[in-house]
Amino acid sequence: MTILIDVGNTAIKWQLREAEQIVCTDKGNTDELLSWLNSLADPSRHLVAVSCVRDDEFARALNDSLVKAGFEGVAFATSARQFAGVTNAYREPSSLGVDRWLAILALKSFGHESGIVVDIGTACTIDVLENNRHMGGFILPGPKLACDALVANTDKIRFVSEPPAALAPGTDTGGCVVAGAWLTIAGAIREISAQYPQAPLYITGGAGPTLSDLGVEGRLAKDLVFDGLDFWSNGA
Ligand SMILES: Nc1ncnc2c1ncn2[C@@H]1O[C@H](COP(=O)(O)OP(=O)(O)OP(=O)(O)O)[C@@H](O)[C@H]1O
Ligand SMILES: CC(C)(CO)[C@@H](O)C(=O)NCCC(=O)O
Ligand SMILES: [K+]
Repeated sequence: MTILIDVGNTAIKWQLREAEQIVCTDKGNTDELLSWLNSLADPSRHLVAVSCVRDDEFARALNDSLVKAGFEGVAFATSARQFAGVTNAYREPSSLGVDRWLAILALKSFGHESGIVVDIGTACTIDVLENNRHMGGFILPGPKLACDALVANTDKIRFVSEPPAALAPGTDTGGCVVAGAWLTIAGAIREISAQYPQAPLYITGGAGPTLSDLGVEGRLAKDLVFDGLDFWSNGA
């Protein structure tokens, strides 16, 4: 069986797959991941593939914990110049966030040679694949981060409870900030998809369902990073 681990900036997600079937999936912090890993019998028979966007120190510590827990085949995915016929737009391919690279590879694994990936979590990334070429992408603050940045850098942008996600004009401070954050993202997606009208657009990440509820059109994918990681770990 394959253990897939997606270390994001806020949460860690993990999944156990057997022959493409998801056996279990969960999210939490490092301790919760480690206690789940330690609950698995016979660790050496599992392959482990990791997508990690945190720093090298975190990755090293996670690798050490995995080895200590008895896992043998541990592989950390990296962004490469090319994989499975898909080329990376970055001049320095390894500096493209590995979660972005894996989400693009997920499209390839679904049989697409072109497409747009929106991954909305702590940050919101939008990446374009055209004829097996990653054309590059966009990094925006995620909705919560955008709101937090406004509060942190002003005196009077303050609200007690965060209003629900919306795209309509706000009528109080909180409503304006929240609508501004979501409209920035929804508008960017609309603008980019208008430039690539033929490309299927996928939405993934923790805030993906909210974006979809707001009427942003796209195929909602539960976790493209896992699909890409599974594809990557099978060597394409
Ligand atoms: N239902 C939701 N509606 C709005 N925002 C959400 C929702 N669920 C999660 N989020 C936001 O998404 C972020 C979490 O996203 P995700 O679950 O993809 O994890 P993450 O680790 O932050 O992702 P990343 O891989 O981008 O670091 C948090 O900032 C949270 O505020
Ligand atoms: C942009 C994030 C934070 C999104 O999770 C991640 O992909 C990352 O840390 N990327 C490195 C910078 C880059 O992609 O150019
Ligand atoms: K992610």
